[in-house]
Amino acid sequence: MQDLPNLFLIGPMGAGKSTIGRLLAAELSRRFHDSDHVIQERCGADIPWIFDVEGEPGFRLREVQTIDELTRLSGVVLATGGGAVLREENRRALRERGTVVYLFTTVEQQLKRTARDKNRPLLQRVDREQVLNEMFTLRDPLYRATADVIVRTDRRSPRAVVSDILHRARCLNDSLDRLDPPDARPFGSQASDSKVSP
Ligand SMILES: Nc1ncnc2c1ncn2[C@@H]1O[C@H](COP(=O)(O)OP(=O)(O)O)[C@@H](O)[C@H]1O
Ligand SMILES: O=C(O)C1=C[C@@H](OP(=O)(O)O)[C@@H](O)[C@H](O)C1
Ligand SMILES: [Mg+2]
Repeated sequence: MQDLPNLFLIGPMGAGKSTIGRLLAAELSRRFHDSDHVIQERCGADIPWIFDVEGEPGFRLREVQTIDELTRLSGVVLATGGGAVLREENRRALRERGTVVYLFTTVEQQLKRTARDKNRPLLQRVDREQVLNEMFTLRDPLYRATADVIVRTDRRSPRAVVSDILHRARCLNDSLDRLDPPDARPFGSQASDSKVSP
């Protein structure tokens, strides 16, 4: 069977990975997966429960297994969780098996978009702004090292972000337009050292 290109979304909490991933998949007539949703379905429990009972290490182990499995599919749009890039095996799987889009946003926007959220255990604290700033310092270099393209999502509607991703991704590899041609190169088949900076 012909491999179809994959599109993987990375970035911090509230960047819009889950929202934009679903829209993007519909636009491309691709299947959509969200690693957090798959983890919850498999476990039969929500993310706060997993963090409570198994701690963050337990969640990260489930995340590695899930991302390994989902990145082996073809022709999918995958939204990852914000901490997926913390593990080298996730970064490698994402880089090697698809085109990776870093959805960038500011801490200010993250605070607004996650303000009333109860499903992100790492943000259930009073010093959320400090936590998000520390995460940015640690994770932004990892997102950049993993991504093929970086797309801003602050001050733009999800629809505008989807258009931008499609435009930028097509500049990297035009196989996105041809869903099942006999000679299609996997969308993310460029070497990892060809990842571009913003
Ligand atoms: N471009 C955007 N502009 C405004 N709000 C957005 C945008 N993208 C996502 N949101 C909102 O932000 C919240 C978090 O989005 P979500 O897709 O869950 O982010 P992530 O999966 O990256 O953590 C949701 O309420 C969503 O509707
Ligand atoms: O940044 C993180 O470490 C996390 C992000 C969450 O996903 P979203 O980025 O979709 O909110 C979820 O995986 C979990 O709460 C941990
Ligand atoms: Mg999400």
